[in-house]
Amino acid sequence: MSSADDLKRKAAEAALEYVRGIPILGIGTGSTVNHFIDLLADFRHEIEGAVSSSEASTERLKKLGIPVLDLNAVGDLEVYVDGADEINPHLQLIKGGGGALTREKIIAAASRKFVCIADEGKYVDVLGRFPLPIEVIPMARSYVSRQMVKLGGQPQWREGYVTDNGGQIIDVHNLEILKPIELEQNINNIPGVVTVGIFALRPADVVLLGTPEGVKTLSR
Ligand SMILES: O=C(CO)[C@H](O)[C@H](O)COP(=O)(O)O
Repeated sequence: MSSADDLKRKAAEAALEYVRGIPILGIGTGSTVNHFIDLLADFRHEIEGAVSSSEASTERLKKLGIPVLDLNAVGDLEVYVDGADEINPHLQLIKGGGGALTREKIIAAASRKFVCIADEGKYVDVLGRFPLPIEVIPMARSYVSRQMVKLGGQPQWREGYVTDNGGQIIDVHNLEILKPIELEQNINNIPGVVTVGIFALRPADVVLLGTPEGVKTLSR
């Protein structure tokens, strides 16, 4: 039987064909992306650099000798490779389990193709089983939490965790996200919210799902 980590690695391997020959890559965050970064090491001579979504990925890229570039200096990207916490049949996602959702959303928006890599356990019919992460400005944490209760969720402060942007994270449990685009817009409009971890306005373009039978490709 394959472990979730084996399936993550399979998905990461399958993503390599989407990035070969592309000099500047967008790189996400998480254990699946860590496999992808490690696999990139063999092709580092082909890569001019990467725009990274977190300090953790930046460190890993640099260790392998892949230069990390500032998004401001490179313009739009050809391709962004990142993981997800949940994926629905429209390739809309929940992200932010690793806390890097804000930079991830920026890079996804600035990329022509978003290739999402994940193990099959992330695939769901309806988003919301995974607690929805929201990055907030620290002084707004309680206010935003109260708004989440009004929306039917149960917010939980990720206590002690500080994002790379100096923000805090609220994880909202028990939301059944039937209208992801609407909910993404509504939550993003609450004062104090930096980013909500729903990626529906800009979903993935391709999902590579690691399964014991091989990698399944889903595309829009
Ligand atoms: O959104 C993320 C980080 O903010 C990750 O992509 C997500 O949490 C999936 O992580 P993993 O690959 O470790 O399962």
